[in-house]
Amino acid sequence: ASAAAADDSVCTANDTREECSAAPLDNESSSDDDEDDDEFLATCVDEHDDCKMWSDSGECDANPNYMLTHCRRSCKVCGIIDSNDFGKPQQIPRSNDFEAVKEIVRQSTEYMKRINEDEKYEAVRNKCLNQHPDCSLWALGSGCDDNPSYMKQHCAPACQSCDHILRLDEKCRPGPDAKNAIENGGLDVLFQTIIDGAKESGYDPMVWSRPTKMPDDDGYSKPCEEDVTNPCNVPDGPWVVTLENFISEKEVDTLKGWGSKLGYQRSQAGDQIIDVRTSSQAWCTARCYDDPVVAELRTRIHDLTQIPEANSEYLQLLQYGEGQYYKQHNDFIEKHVDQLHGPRLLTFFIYFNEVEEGGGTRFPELNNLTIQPKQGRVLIWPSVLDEDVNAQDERTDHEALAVERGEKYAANAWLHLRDFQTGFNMGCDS
Ligand SMILES: O=C(O)CCC(=O)C(=O)O
Ligand SMILES: [Fe+2]
Repeated sequence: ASAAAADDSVCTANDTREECSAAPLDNESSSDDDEDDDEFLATCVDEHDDCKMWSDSGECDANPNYMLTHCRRSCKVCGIIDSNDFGKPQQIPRSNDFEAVKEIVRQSTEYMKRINEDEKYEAVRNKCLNQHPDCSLWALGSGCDDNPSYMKQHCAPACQSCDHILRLDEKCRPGPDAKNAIENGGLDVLFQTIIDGAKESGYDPMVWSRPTKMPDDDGYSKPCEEDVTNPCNVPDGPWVVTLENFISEKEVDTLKGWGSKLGYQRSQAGDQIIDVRTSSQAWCTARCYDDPVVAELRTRIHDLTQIPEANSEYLQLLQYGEGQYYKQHNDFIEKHVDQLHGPRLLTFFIYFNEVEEGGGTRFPELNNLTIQPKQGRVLIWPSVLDEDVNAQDERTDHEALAVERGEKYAANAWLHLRDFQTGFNMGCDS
């Protein structure tokens, strides 16, 4: 260990993740610890020249699987890393807890061996994982019972709680009495209800695309000659409807205020930050959700659609700066079909402002129909088919075109086939 003392690419045996940076070695460590020290020192290095730069840009937290293994010094994880096949590599810090954490990892390994041999756990194998590098450390003492809702779900090997995940998985599937907002064949009626209600409330509905089997003699169809850039007839298209003046300036200000208070974060597509989506977002949960202004908006969406309020996801507040976009995608997520809340039936998309240039929502499969942002405008389209409300309607793929000049603020309300909130509150994935 003394040869490494002059090398500032290692940390001392007693460094915590925060402290470990070129600290001097502890020369007084007892000979009992020598073996562990060697193991420790050998692991506490950067294996790549860019480790420091990545660490400075937050990659230790964003990408722990790679970083905590290959950039341990920069991530200041100065302990032994235990890699295994039940989730993220586990950090064993060089602190008084060293032996105790090691013991938890050892017990988890034995436990997971039994779990992996038992068919009963087949459905939850991809969930019964340590989802954080500190699971084993946190599980010390009564950690799993102190914070059971997180620990038993996200640190199941360390807490030996795969049974908990199994029960949760069962509760997170719809039972025989699960109530659907609509049944197969009900989508056309739903849109008719929305359009009629919107007319009555003065939201000036406009139908940009509709199934040919539905009569277009109601006066809401976009006349062909009015806007040559958009199609007047998408042959047998899905429903695409806009409303005007659905939310007021005051509501826009309140929601934008919540967005900045909560902090817009770089959006993800699926669960990854990738270049298909470069905008930022904030979820309107908790105090934002309970804000009376937001509550009134929720009620208004419910009154118009007749879909229960609980079927809605929390509002997702969006912010696009110049050059930001969201490439072609569909809002339908296949794994939702088997979940308590079922698939997203429709997207209720609310624009907060007009954009100086660019920023439209385009439907490539519908002759490039493009709706421009405007304050208070709402764009509604289904993610599923009328004949099968559990199947994706691929025609409603869409993209948010890059904002060319100005900024774009908007919000997604995704309305599901069944109750969204019960599962969300139970900790079911969504
Ligand atoms: O910003 C838009 O126009 C559409 C955004 C979108 O498709 C989404 O957030 O899923
Ligand atoms: Fe979308």
